[in-house]
Amino acid sequence: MANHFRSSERQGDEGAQQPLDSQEAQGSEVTDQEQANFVPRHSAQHVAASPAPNAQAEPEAPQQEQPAGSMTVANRAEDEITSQPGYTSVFAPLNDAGAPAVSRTGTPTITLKNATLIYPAQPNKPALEDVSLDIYPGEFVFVVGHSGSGKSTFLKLLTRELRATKGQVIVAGRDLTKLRNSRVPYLRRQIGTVYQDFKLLPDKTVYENVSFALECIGKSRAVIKAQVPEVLRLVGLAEKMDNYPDQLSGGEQQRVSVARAMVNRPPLLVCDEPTGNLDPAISLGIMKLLDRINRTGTTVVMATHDREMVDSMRKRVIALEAGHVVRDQERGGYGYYGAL
Ligand SMILES: Nc1ncnc2c1ncn2[C@@H]1O[C@H](COP(=O)(O)OP(=O)(O)OP(=O)(O)O)[C@@H](O)[C@H]1O
Repeated sequence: MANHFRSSERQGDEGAQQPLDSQEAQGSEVTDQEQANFVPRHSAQHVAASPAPNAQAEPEAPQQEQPAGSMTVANRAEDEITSQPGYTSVFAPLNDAGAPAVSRTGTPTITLKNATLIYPAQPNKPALEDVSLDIYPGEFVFVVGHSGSGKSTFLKLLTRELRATKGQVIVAGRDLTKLRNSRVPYLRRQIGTVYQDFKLLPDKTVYENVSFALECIGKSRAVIKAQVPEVLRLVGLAEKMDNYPDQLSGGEQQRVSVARAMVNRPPLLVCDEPTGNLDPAISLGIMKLLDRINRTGTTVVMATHDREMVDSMRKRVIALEAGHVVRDQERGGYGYYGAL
């Protein structure tokens, strides 16, 4: 069954509810200019103005993000650090107006056109088949469905862990089916990822786990020194930056992984079951954090089985069934998709 859910065709509130890179495509490098198009529009220097949340408390979603213009400089030393080239406050709104950019005009962050993914081990059963959809800058999208319906496969197409067998996957204007393998690291710099199993480096402290993400993309020590404590304050872990992952609770470890995913302010966050291993109260803290990040303009795409969370947040819901989109709903609920 073909699925063609353009944004204009999505259901409203009342609605029902490779294989790893096998070929090196030509002519699809991400140029510096193209990369510049992909980085946050609000890329000038910013200084954290929001009050840091209590270090031990679960971070609270603020009612409203501070407009960039209201930010203040704490002191001269901090000013020197934060005015370094390449410094971007994690509190800085990605969109110019400081409001969520969910108008769904302009270029989508993500477009799938008749995308199909067939694993070699299951040649007669596509994990995703003929999926077409658009996700616009600033959207928060839940991807739901039974176990095995294709959620993780969908997310892996976005990060180019998998290359679509047929059709197109376009992320920030780049056709990932043609993107050279050598350019994939540049794509990944623009996508924060959060997984159910955290994927923290066990022999690095909380601080080092987060700073490593910035070191890998060549940020200066001064920028790292400014940005890492800031993001750790945001996730409520300022007091634990010298701890190792095995000295943290599951919720704390996931907050480190969220901090790592967002520390360089990627315009897109891809989350695969980020609360899957956490109890409900801790999950709520993580979701508030992700919601807060989304309010600054970051596009969030999240696969989840968390019915309660999806029902309470009333975001866009894309439901998959056997590799097909069976529902694409504004401010939707979880629907009848259980964790089977
Ligand atoms: N590496 C692989 N090789 C062959 N088949 C695979 C592979 N990975 C996933 N599949 C199959 O592809 C289909 C979709 O799997 P996927 O992991 O995307 O589902 P999911 O919705 O994320 O499931 P879950 O909720 O359990 O994580 C399933 O039928 C699965 O068995």
